[in-house]
Amino acid sequence: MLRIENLHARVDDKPILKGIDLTIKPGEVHAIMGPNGSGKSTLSNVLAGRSGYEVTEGTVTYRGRNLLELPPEQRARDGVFLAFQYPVEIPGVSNIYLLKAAYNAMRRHRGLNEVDALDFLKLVKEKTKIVDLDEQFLYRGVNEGFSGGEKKRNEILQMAILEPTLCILDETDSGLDIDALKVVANGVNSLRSPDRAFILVTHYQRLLDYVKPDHVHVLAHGRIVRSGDAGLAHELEQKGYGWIEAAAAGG
Ligand SMILES: Nc1ncnc2c1ncn2[C@@H]1O[C@H](COP(=O)(O)OP(=O)(O)OP(=O)(O)O)[C@@H](O)[C@H]1O
Repeated sequence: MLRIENLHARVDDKPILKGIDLTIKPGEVHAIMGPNGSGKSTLSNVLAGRSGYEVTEGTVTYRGRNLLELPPEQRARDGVFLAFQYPVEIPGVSNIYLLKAAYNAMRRHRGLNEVDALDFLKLVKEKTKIVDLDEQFLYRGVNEGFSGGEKKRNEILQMAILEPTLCILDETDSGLDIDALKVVANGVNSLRSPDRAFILVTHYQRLLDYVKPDHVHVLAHGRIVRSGDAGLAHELEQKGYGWIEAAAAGG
C-alpha cells in the first residue's frame, strides 16, 4: 500500500529526514516511536503533503502512484488521512459543516452521489458514539474551545466518517486521560480492516496496550534505526532510546 524509499526532506534548509525506508501493507498497524525532534511529525506531514517541507531525495509510492507529486487535497481524497498532533481551530466554521463538506468531496471523488443534510446527520450521529462525543460538538466551530482530549476525539470522528485507507495519527494519544485514550484506541480498532493501514506516531507504550501494532519502528536523527514487533515498544519503555541510538551510531 505504501512504500517509502530513501526519503530525505528538509525544512528551512535544515535536513530532517535522512533516508527513511518503510513498507506498509494493507491491514497493518505500524507504530513509530523515537526521541523528541527525531522527525516523526515531519514524516507524517510529508506523507500528508503539508506545505513547508521540501523532499530532496527518495520516493513514496502509495497504491501504485507517486504520492509526492499529488497536492494534499488529492492525497486526502485518495484516502490519506492525517490526525494532527496539534489540531487547528477554525472559528466560524461549524464542525458538522466541515465534516459534511469533506465527506461529500470524498464521495464525489469516488463517483458516488453526495448525501443530503438529513442522511449525513444520521451518519454523523452514529459515528459520534464511537468517540463518545456529545452532539453539541457538531455545532461548535471546528475545535473552537475544545479541550485537548476533545480535539483528539474529534480527529478520530473525522477519521471514522471519512474511512481513509492510510490513517496517520501523529501523537493522537498525547494529553489524553485514560478514558479518552481508550476511546481513541477503540476508534482505531473499530476501523482496523484488511484494506486499511495505520501509522501511529506515539511516545507511549500505553496506547499500544490497546492498539496492537504489527510493527514498531524507532526513528532517530531522521532515520529508522530499529524495527521490531510490539516487544520493542516494551523494551523502549524500560530502557529509553540511548542504547538504540548508540548502537545505530556504532553500526
Ligand atoms: N518549521 C520548522 N522550522 C524549523 N525547524 C523545524 C520546523 N519543523 C520542524 N523542525 C525541526 O525538525 C526537527 C524534527 O521535528 P519533528 O516535529 O518532526 O520531530 P518529532 O520527532 O515529531 O518530535 P516530538 O516528539 O517532539 O513531537 C526538530 O528539530 C524541529 O525543530
